[in-house]
Amino acid sequence: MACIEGNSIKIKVSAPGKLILFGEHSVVYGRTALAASINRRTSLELCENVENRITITMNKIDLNLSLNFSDIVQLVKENVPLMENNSDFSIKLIDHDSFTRLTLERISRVVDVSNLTDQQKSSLLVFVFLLHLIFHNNSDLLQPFNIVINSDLSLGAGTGSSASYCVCVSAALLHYRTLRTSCEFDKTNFTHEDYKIINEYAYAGERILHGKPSGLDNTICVNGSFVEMNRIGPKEFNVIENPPLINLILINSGVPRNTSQLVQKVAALKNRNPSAVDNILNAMDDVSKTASDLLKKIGASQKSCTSFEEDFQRLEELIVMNQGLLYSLGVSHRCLDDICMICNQQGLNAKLTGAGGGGFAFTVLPPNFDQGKLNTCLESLKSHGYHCSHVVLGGDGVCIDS
Ligand SMILES: Nc1ncnc2c1ncn2[C@@H]1O[C@H](COP(=O)(O)OP(=O)(O)OP(=O)(O)O)[C@@H](O)[C@H]1O
Ligand SMILES: C[C@@](O)(CCO)CC(=O)[O-]
Repeated sequence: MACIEGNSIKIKVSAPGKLILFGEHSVVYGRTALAASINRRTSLELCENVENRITITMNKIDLNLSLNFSDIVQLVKENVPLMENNSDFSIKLIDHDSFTRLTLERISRVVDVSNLTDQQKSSLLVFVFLLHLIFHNNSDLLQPFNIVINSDLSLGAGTGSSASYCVCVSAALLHYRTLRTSCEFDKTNFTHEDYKIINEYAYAGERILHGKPSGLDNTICVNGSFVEMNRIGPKEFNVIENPPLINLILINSGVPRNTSQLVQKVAALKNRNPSAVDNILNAMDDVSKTASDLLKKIGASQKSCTSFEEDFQRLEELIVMNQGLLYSLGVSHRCLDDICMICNQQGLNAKLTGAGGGGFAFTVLPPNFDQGKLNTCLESLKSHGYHCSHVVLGGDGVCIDS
């Protein structure tokens, strides 16, 4: 529930990161993917102030800005370019590329961007872009405020820090606008209708950071739980009922990489070898669909306490196949291959997650897995410089914390 201190609105929202179990990259081309939220979150606190300024603190990227409030109100009132022949204002009709360019120009009028890193500039651009869109027709509702953004997620490593960031900003600004218009101060949760709107705005933010993303990352960060996505299916995504309890270890290769460059790398490979790459993508689709059926079965059998060891073995087989297919698309990395090999030496199976090229891999622990072998595997990964951590899959999506 939002709180009011004096006459000032204060809200806090948070959104989880995500882990793609199957189908990264192929999902960009309309194939099936399976992902889950993880128990690491980004949070955003917004608190109105009386100082006539908007202050922005993004701790993960060392960004601290204090902007003149009237400059921002002026900026938000400026035109938003729409696609041809449309006069209605709606997020679906915005000419995204022109609006991104214009927003960048407008930002440089109110902030000295020459001192900012590219990363700070991109995150600020997303924030101002979303603020502009959300308050464009309601600029009189804006009041000076401070925002502070924190995150438990590693940036640029495959666990959806960018989507989690875009979801938080969209959710906080949309919720703030609602409070300024309808004073729903007793609202404690977002509705499914809110989820849909937050997702649309978050996707627009992700487009700035990622070019042409599939929308899987923001969808999972909004909805939480386990999500199966197939963009060309009748329904874009399904939240999986009876999600399985999976013991999963995240392994950080420590190799930095850039999601949009890796997506472009696959696009270039596909351009040069359309038929071969299509066959790889189709195989990935098959693997994801089979994995999705298996995960639903594992979830159900866990509940009824029947044996699921065999299903687990099949799941591991699919992990190995998916990693092989990603390797053939050129998005693995020497360190990711090394991680898979170290896990395999102890009877575990691993694959990269997210865009690849570095970042995280994961391995799942089969039921009753030998503790000694696990310890040996973790020691070996550590001695090669790979950091391991346990994550819980499938928690809450975006929510109002206070
Ligand atoms: N907490 C945050 N505060 C501000 N900006 C953030 C935050 N988290 C992410 N970002 C923005 O998102 C960018 C990271 O996006 P990128 O796609 O490279 O990584 P990722 O989302 O962690 O990986 P993947 O898309 O493979 O899951 C950062 O460079 C930054 O611009
Ligand atoms: C590589 C990719 O499939 C996942 C990035 O987390 C890109 C996307 O879905 O937009």
